[in-house]
Amino acid sequence: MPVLLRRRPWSVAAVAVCGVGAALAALALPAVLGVTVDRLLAGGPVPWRWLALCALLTAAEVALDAAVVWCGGVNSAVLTSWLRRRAVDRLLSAEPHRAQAFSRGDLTTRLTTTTGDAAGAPVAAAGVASAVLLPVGGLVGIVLTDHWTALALLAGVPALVLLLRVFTRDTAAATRDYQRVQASVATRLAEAVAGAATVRAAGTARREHRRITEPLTELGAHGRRTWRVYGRAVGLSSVLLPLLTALVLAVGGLRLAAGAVTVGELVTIGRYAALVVGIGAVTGALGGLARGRAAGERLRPLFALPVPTHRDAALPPDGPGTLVLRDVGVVRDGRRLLRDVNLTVPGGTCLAVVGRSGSGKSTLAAVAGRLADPDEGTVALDGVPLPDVAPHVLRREVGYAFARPALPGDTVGDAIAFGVDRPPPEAVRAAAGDAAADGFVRLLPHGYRTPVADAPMSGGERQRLGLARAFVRSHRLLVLDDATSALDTATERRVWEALDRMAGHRTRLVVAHRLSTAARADCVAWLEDGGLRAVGRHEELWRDPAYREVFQTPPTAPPSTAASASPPDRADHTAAPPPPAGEPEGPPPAKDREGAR
Ligand SMILES: Nc1ncnc2c1ncn2[C@@H]1O[C@H](COP(=O)(O)OP(=O)(O)OP(=O)(O)O)[C@@H](O)[C@H]1O
Repeated sequence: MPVLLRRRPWSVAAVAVCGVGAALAALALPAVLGVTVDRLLAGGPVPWRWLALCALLTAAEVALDAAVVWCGGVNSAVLTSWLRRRAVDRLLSAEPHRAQAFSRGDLTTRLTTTTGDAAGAPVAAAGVASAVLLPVGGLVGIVLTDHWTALALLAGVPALVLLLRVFTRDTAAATRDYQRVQASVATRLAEAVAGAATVRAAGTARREHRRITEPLTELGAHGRRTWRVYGRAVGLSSVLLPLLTALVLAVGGLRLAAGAVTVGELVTIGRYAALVVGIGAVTGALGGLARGRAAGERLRPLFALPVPTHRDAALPPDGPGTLVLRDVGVVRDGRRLLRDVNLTVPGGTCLAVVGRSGSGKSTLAAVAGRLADPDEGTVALDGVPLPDVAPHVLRREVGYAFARPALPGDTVGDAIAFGVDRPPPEAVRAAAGDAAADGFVRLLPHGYRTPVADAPMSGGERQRLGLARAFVRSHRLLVLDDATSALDTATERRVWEALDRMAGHRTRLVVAHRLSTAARADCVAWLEDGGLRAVGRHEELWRDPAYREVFQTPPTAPPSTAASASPPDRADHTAAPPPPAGEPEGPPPAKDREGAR
């Protein structure tokens, strides 16, 4: 909350000042009203000045209350929007794997209702001052008017304070639990929508429906608990408050009969008593504050996401795109995903990263272009450590394509152009051509101007758009993380032809499970359990049955020939330069069922 208060101090101060002003007007009114009544009862000329003062105070209270509502509403809306923008910035600036720790549904709840509740906290806090001023001022007013009636009122104050304390504590707990369960419903719903095809294929729609709605019982319990807290407060106050008012008026009436107070003073006492016992404003403000604090707690993990720091170095202008990983290690949740990776990819060459599922290929691809930082070791591009490179330079010089690309932007053309700068339309079309996407995009109703939402696409077509986006800029390093997995063999070959045309001037790091990819690359990095088992040309590695098993091809040689497999070592593995023209040595292409050259 201090951050929010610092964000719009004047606006929050205006709410507090207007609130206090309205409370002061409300506190002055009973005294002025009392004098006016006494003057009217005394006969004589009509006390116009006092009547005018009553009208003025009433108008001031109404106007200032309206200002509180308007100013408070604007303040909360602006702070909500600021909080949401900041939370989204934080999420998108953090390493993707950290942001992915939050489920979509949970994030949706945190970024919508939770931010709204948190943003309301400063206004609620500003409102507490004026809400408390009314009963305290009312009590002081009664003390100043008549001590005995004040003593009668004071007898009930401890009960009022206890009521407020219990209300604040219970509201905070109930709100926190309600928000937590609400997020879990949203999470389950988002999962089911994302996996609708799986749910349908598995015939588990009914079970899924039960799973999504299961927390509703608990949600309902917390909702009822919140209403019980409010109900108890209202119930107790509706008994306590009239009793207290009646007590004060009874004592005041006795004091009037004894001639100790005037009729006007009794009116004043009655109005002040109403202010003292009218704790609705206090409970409302405290409730808002409690909700805001609970929401602030839920937002804390989002704002605690670490954001990688950058320096502002450039890359050498004519650098070939040499990628060097030194002693790279990655540990997540206490698990070692990469260890002692030493690898040099010469500029302009193509490195295939292969290995069994879960061996760490995507993790290696992520650290290669600084989507994630390694926990140990360094990664450098053309001699410059990646954390030193300015973010816009890094994103211009390193391109990525993924297995399941997101397609942001209004149109298909926008989705391809998406990036740090806007490439010209002819570059977009050329990149789409290289990614074998131009053909199907042209067949869309409005070609490249077709809205993405109006262009139903297969997994392979989406992948081709993702590849086009990676091809559209002249990155010196291109990382394809399983980005051709959904392409048919012929289409994949066309994409590879484009990748081959980049040889010598763009470095390519290609994560793949296909034999054809390994066979086409200049060099292969074979990962096993997060470590480099071997680095070499596919033809050399092929002699190792364990390597062949990575592609689930049965061994074709007796186990004794496996001696050529490199043991895990700490040596620097340098990817071999591109092979000379002609047929590579090694396994016969016939073994490659997927069309290796
Ligand atoms: N954020 C994370 N926290 C903990 N473990 C993780 C995290 N991300 C990935 N892993 C684990 O790290 C291992 C390597 O993951 P990675 O995605 O790099 O493998 P991969 O070789 O690309 O697998 P695949 O071929 O199936 O895509 C996996 O076992 C995965 O479960």
